[in-house]
Amino acid sequence: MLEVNGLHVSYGQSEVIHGVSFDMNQDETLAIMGRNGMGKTTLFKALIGVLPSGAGSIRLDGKELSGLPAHKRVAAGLAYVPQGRMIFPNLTVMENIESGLETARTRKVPREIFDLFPVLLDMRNRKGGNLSGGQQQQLAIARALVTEPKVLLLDEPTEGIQPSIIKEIARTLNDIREMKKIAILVSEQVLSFTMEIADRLTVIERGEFIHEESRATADQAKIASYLAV
Ligand SMILES: Nc1ncnc2c1ncn2[C@@H]1O[C@H](COP(=O)(O)OP(=O)(O)OP(=O)(O)O)[C@@H](O)[C@H]1O
Repeated sequence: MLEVNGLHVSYGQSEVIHGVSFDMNQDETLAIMGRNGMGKTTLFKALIGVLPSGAGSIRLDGKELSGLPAHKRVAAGLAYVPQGRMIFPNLTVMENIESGLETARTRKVPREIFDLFPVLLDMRNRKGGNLSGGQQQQLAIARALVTEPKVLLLDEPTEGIQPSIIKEIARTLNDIREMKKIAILVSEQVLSFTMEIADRLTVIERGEFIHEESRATADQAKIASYLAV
């Protein structure tokens, strides 16, 4: 359902993503693993449309998305949880979630959001900035989910999150997939996390995919060697 073909992304004259291709099925989780600076964030920004891409195509259920502005890609079914979460610290939890509704088909926060994240219901009147890192990550995921996406993109969701909470985020993503049957594309450096959620793991190095394995048969030592500095 998501098909990316020969995608190139540049900053000015400097090309950072050199013709990346991959496919995802509905209800599948794909992890893109790579060290700092290998191009994960650049790829995600180009997929959601906050950075323009050059040659190549991004198709969702056959519809070409490259060239469309970000809000049209969201309307088509992509949702994005950026690196660093980027929640609004001075808005309440509820206001943060509602900010995702601008491009949503409905005007009301779906009840199931609070089934997935009960802590956000308890904290709905608190300022986003007063939440812990893990709670802010839940909030950023909740905000993305209100648009009822077909594909959820998460850029390094475990960054700056303590290990016990990382396990919770893995559980949440597995619950989301179970409940919503959506595709989840995640960029990461933490292999133990992606081994809990991903069906396939692919390694990005200097803007190219260089290695792919399914979780069932993954050679973890090999993947870890690509992630070692
Ligand atoms: N605004 C920019 N202008 C020019 N080059 C950039 C810009 N942002 C990133 N780059 C370069 O693009 C390359 C890929 O960076 P990117 O942020 O996509 O990597 P990453 O894998 O997401 O790493 P990190 O985990 O550190 O964010 C790096 O060489 C980086 O220096």
